[in-house]
Amino acid sequence: MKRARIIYNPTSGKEAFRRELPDVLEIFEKAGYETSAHATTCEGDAKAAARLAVERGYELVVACGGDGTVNEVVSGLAEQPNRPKLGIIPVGTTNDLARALNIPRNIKRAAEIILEGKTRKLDIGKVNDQYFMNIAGGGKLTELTYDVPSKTKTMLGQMAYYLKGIEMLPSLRPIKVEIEYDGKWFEDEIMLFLVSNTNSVGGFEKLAPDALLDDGLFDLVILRKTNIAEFIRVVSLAIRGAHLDHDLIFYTRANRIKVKPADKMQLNIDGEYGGSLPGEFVNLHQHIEYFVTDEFIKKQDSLQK
Ligand SMILES: Nc1ncnc2c1ncn2[C@@H]1O[C@H](COP(=O)(O)OP(=O)(O)OP(=O)(O)O)[C@@H](O)[C@H]1O
Repeated sequence: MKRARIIYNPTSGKEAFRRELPDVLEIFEKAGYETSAHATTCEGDAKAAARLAVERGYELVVACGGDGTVNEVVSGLAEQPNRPKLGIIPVGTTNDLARALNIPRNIKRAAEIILEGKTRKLDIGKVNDQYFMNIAGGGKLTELTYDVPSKTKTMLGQMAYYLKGIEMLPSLRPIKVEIEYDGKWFEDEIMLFLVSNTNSVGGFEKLAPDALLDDGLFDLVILRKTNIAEFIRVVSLAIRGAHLDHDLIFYTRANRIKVKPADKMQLNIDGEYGGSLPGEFVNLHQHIEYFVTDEFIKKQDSLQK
């Protein structure tokens, strides 16, 4: 008999998952999976639970939570040689990966998508022994994502970032960096850099508009030193995805990116604080097999053409 392990964060989002757990268990049982669930108790628990699920030979692991929980589950699977397929039921405040995979927030629908069985092997990123699915970066403004409280994010969505961003503008300062990407060099004073795997980042869906999730490459977007007025102009272009040709933007694709700042620069990983740079970002090609929607498959196929 096939076995499924549901790893859920009972505190994610509006704490809705716990109520729906019996229905989700029933959906998986009916589909022929002997199904059990683990409620995470603290930070790091989802990672340990995922690792244990691999050791115990589950065929299917389902992560239920926001990006924080999915990140932990992916991190738990990533080091294992025989990785089970991963389903996602998005019940968090930010669900950037689910959004990138076109998985809806409806819990039962998300469970059905897993049972429809369409999967894709997708890239993940690794930097300084930490994994990310969506994006990593450095520079003052990337701190935005963890400075905006979850509640504000839920209520105001993208607007929350703008408001916080405006508040942070006066503290923006350029930092000199050396970046080595696939054997090539970049050296300049920059405001921020982003290493992107998906195109869905904290509500900005067009930062790296053509990012493919299975090509083994990151999209590297760098904003060079600038003043506040010009900065605001580039950000407003970025909202429309029209920033990549701008003179202040350096944009390329790479599999391996080493970043060495001349001054203190924080590392941001999937919207969370991830320690300090320097760091080496490595794209692990098609490392995790996710259940995805038809919509996602169509989107990826059309980008590939
Ligand atoms: N029982 C628990 N109590 C408190 N925190 C927990 C518990 N279980 C897991 N966590 C932590 O909660 C963090 C946030 O979880 P998750 O991303 O799923 O929720 P969220 O509502 O989407 O929050 P956000 O999007 O703001 O990060 C996880 O990174 C995990 O470390």
